[in-house]
Amino acid sequence: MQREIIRPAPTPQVRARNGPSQRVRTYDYVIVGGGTTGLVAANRLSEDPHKTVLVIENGILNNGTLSSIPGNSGGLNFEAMYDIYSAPVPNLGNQTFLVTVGNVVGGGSYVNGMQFDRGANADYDAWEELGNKGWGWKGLQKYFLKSNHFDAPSAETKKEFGITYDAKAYGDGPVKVSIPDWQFPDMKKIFASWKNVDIPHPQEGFADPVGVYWSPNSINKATATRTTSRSAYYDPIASKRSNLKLLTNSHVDEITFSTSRTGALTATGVKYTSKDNGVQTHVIAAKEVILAAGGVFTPHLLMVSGIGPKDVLEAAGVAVKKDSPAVGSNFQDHIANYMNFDLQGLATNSIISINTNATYNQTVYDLYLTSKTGPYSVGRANGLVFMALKHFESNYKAIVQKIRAQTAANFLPARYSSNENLLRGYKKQADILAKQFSSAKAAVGEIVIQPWGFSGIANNKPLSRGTITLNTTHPEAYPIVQWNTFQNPVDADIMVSLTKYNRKHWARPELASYKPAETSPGTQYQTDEEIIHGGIESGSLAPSFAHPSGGCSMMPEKFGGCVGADLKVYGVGKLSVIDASIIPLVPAAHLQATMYAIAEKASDIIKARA
Ligand SMILES: Cc1cc2nc3c(=O)[nH]c(=O)nc-3n(C[C@H](O)[C@H](O)[C@H](O)COP(=O)(O)OP(=O)(O)OC[C@H]3O[C@@H](n4cnc5c(N)ncnc54)[C@H](O)[C@@H]3O)c2cc1C
Repeated sequence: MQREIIRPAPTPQVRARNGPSQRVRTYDYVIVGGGTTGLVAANRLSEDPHKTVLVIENGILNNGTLSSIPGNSGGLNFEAMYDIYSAPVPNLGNQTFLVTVGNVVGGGSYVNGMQFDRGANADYDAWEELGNKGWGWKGLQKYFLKSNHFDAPSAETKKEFGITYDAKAYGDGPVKVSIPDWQFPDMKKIFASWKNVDIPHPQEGFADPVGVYWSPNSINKATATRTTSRSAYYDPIASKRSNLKLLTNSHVDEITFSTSRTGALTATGVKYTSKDNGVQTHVIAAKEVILAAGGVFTPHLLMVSGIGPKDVLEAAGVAVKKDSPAVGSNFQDHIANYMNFDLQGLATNSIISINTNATYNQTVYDLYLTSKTGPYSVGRANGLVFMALKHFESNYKAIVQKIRAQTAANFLPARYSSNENLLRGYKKQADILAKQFSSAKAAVGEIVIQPWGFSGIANNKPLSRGTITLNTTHPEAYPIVQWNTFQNPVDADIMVSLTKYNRKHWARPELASYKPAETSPGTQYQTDEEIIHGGIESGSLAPSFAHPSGGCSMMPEKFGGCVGADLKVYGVGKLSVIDASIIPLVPAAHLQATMYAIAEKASDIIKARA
């Protein structure tokens, strides 16, 4: 009989187990998810050639121009995203919404809108205040600097558009960001309409993020293409490090555990299924399993693996390995109102021309291909407004009082009433938010400045909290994402204030020549109730700004936390989380710059314990 030959192990740690036909591979680190944070950790942990790293990513290596060409970033790249929809949102007319998550190597960084900004120092200091030592602005700043690098626009563009910046606010890292040399002509007037508005005008938003400022996109100036976690952290090292392996088109089905005689739970590895051949494989993590599956799928993976709220797991028939009410709780996102104004007299070089004039569209596309300039070389916005509550709501004290007078549990998912840790943690968050709402040090509302009448605004500091739970009949299927938008009425109050403020802004004399006419939600909606109702009717209101976070929050257990400041899942050995689920209180910022910094810091923490 011919004996099966076992091929030489690719690394010293790959070894045969359970007989020659069922080899179980062992890596030092198994990273679940090759998205934004996963690829940062993959790079940093494989810097040591003696450590082996496996990344398992559900999506593929996609090389399409829909992502790489900046001008395409205005729409959604569906082929690189999950097709997951939320549960009906009660206060948004029971509508369901697309849950926007990247399903591709690079994750969110590959499909996002390329805004590159950060929260105020106070936003990160709040994380420290919530019990996470070292996660305040002071502890994070060096990781922002480690991850990014800024390229300025040309002197000519700077002068023509009145662009200000301070390159020193950025670092010398692999994530190349820039304000492109080419700008839509209307950006000049629309940005300038903020000149006389009584809010801060920092020279550089990455240094002082409250106010109105020019802001870069994740575009590599040298190539005029999108920067992703893949282009920044993976492609440059992929062929050079034999100790790093990326598996694509492979879904991690569950985390595997060992249980000691005393009942202590330790992650041993994961089981994943290749979508190429449907075969399930078990890999072992000698040092750690690191979850980087993002703000929606990390809580899901924990739950299908037996770690989550007991009632949720039992309802879905999943054996409970650890009752952890924190998993899928404290779920947050920014709430959006995608307002729109019809404008007259836009420049010939406008987004409207691209959308409506095929000949023009082809001409500027060819221009990009031949000389990397023109409308396709830029994203959709290089101007941001992040305002403190007092900047857009003169009666802000009444809102603060309303928060302070609330019985928190009345405006939260039912699980908070039966879990004093969750409630304690939430009250601490609400207290921090009330303080932020009283000061000018942290933003509450956002307006994205775009060179046309599409005017997205966001309530960046929601008090409502959502949940991620399991599909009870098919727990392995997509999780049930419930944002619970506006469960806390303060969130709707803030959205109404911001909507009115934005309307007033578009009525400013500086913009009069455009004759702005609101089409979404529409001027027929005037009272507070009508504004919310109109947002639902017109479809302008959305529960998400594509920033799902918090479902496995970093906080002490007594605050309903899921991981500690060391990023280890409570009560489980060798299991860490490094993605957007750990954010305990969502900052007023688009999240990618923060995620890069978190992942850099996480990598140092994980390296240090090795
Ligand atoms: C449409 C969109 C627009 C956005 N716009 C902006 C913007 O303009 N600016 C900004 O700063 N931020 C933006 N964001 C947010 C930002 O991109 C995300 O916050 C960030 O990418 C989150 O990083 P992450 O590592 O937590 O998760 P992700 O980057 O989502 O990575 C998670 C990865 O895990 C994989 N995965 C999940 N489950 C499994 C599994 N079971 N097995 C294997 N792999 C799995 C996923 O496929 C994914 O690649 C946007 C996001 C989206 C989706």
